[in-house]
Amino acid sequence: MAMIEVNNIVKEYMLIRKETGLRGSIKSLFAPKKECVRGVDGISFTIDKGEIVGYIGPNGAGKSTTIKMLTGILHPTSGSIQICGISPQENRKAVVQKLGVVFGQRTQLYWDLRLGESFELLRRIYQIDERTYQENMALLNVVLKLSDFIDTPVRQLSLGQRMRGDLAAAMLHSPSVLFLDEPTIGLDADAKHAIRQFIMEMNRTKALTVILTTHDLDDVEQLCSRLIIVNHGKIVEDGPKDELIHKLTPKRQLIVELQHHVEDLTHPYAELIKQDGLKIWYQFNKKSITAAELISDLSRKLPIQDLSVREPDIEDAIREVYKTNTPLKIPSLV
Ligand SMILES: Nc1ncnc2c1ncn2[C@@H]1O[C@H](COP(=O)(O)OP(=O)(O)OP(=O)(O)O)[C@@H](O)[C@H]1O
Repeated sequence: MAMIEVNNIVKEYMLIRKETGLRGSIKSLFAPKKECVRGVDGISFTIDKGEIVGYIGPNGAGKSTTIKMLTGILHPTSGSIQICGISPQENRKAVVQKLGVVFGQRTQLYWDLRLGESFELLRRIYQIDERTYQENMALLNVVLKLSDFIDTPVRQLSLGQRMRGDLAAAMLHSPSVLFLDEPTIGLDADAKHAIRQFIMEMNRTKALTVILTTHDLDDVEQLCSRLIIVNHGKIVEDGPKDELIHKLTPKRQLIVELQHHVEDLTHPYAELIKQDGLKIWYQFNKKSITAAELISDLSRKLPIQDLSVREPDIEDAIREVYKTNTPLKIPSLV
């Protein structure tokens, strides 16, 4: 069942380009030169119930603009969006009931209230009935261990505690879809682990649909089964994470440590990419030769002391995407 349907959305921002110098400033004042920038440039996707999708891309790719349109904060210049069959542009109030949103850099809690009082206030804002509220609080308390700091004023919470509070706040009204924008930014390893465990638990027990934007590739690795990669306002890849890694980075590395120096280190199917003393890095395409064949060939000609094979990871795949996707648009002057 499709929870989110996005059809060819575009968001154009109008910028005023200031000219340099006093003359330029005066000219800009009377005849401003406007520039149209496409933050999002024709994006379409469908996300089913229970999916955890990583929406990733470099700075300025259009991630926040997309999320703001999905949550109804921004209106697309063109295109359409449906969340649980409702358009955030036509009926924001109804959509907000279906959504939980967490921004790692901002909080929706109230600085001057205790954490528990913040939740009470949100209960009233979202008009959550007493039974649902109590049930959700009980579950969230167990998973996020809120009772340790439920009576602490929000401004005195550590970042990790505040993030746990924010996640609980986003889940109080039982949303079907959760948007997470950099949910683990600035957190230590334990706090990151707790947040990721929580997301997985909510996804498993409530079939929660999650869209995650993050620059933390460990978040992506541990949480997401599907990736949508954007660059310059367009989708450049969309598919299962493992398939994408496989497709984008068919190359593996073989790292070999020799017992002593040897002149000829070449192999017809392996590229020597780095050497540090007796340690050598080969790169090879798994379609051309298997690791077993390469190891067997090299051990016949080289005095190998130790070796390891390094599989490409998500970071390699994403680096590959960013490398091959040069800017696509030239801003138009209006
Ligand atoms: N309010 C705005 N006015 C003008 N241009 C904007 C505005 N917000 C975003 N943009 C432009 O739209 C493009 C997409 O920005 P967006 O913030 O969506 O990227 P992002 O992928 O979220 O980046 P980051 O990872 O840095 O948060 C950028 O070129 C940005 O400069």
